[in-house]
Amino acid sequence: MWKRMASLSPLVSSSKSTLLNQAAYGFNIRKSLSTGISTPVKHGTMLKEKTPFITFVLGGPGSGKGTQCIKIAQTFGFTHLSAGDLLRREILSNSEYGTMILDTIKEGRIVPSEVTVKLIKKTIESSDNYKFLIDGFPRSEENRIAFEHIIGVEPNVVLFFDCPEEEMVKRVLNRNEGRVDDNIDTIKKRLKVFSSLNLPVVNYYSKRGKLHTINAVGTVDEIFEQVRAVFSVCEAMK
Ligand SMILES: Nc1ncnc2c1ncn2[C@@H]1O[C@H](COP(=O)(O)OP(=O)(O)OP(=O)(O)O)[C@@H](O)[C@H]1O
Ligand SMILES: Nc1ccn([C@@H]2O[C@H](COP(=O)(O)O)[C@@H](O)[C@H]2O)c(=O)n1
Ligand SMILES: [Mg+2]
Repeated sequence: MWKRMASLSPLVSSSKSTLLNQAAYGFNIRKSLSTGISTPVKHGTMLKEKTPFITFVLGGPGSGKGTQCIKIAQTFGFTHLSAGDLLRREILSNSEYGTMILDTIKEGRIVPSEVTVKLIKKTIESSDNYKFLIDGFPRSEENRIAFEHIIGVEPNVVLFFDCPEEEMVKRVLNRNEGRVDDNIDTIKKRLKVFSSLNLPVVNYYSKRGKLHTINAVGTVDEIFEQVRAVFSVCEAMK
């Protein structure tokens, strides 16, 4: 929490980042960020001592990735990194990439992998945890390959929240967090990107036997029971 509030402080002093931030979030900045990194981040050496346990969390817009990640992190002690939240935070931080990221998110397109992977790497390196849930990543084959090259590891588990388009659209339009991409035009674009760029990644991990498909229709608790079953059998995490 300390780190999260600290990262918001440039908002107060920079009119550029304030404008970008307002454009990205509307009036609900802190609420949107609440699905960000759920474990306090400290400088640590855990990664050097213990092999990281990486879970990629995939699914279309509004399929419930963030909602379930919060529960997984609480129940199984993961650090939750949402790629989308890292990018939105980058917009707030007066980064040289802020405008580009905002425009890309508004259009529902994918930010260049190097930018996203560097943000993920920085967060992993600054954590003393070794179990990471990487939510909304990889969104494309380019994302996946960049992660393998830059981070140098493959995921242990890949979750895929499988949800009908109609349900995803309904959830996103009801989300009410002031996100700049929660409107029908951007959702349509995001759904196209999901089919053309995200699904090949889902298929890739399916072929490699790493994919766990979760039926994302039902109550949050019903869906979490399916997720729990996946992690309960992961002896390596204990
Ligand atoms: N099982 C569920 N039933 C009904 N609503 C849900 C369910 N799970 C999540 N939601 C709601 O749907 C909306 C989208 O959920 P969430 O933000 O977790 O999706 P997401 O996959 O992270 O989406 P995005 O990719 O756009 O970030 C939220 O308002 C959330 O409260
Ligand atoms: N790997 C990623 C993840 C996200 N984006 C961009 O952020 C938008 C919002 O992502 P959510 O996971 O919070 O829905 C997404 O539509 C992309 O524009 C990305 O580029 N790469
Ligand atoms: Mg999300």
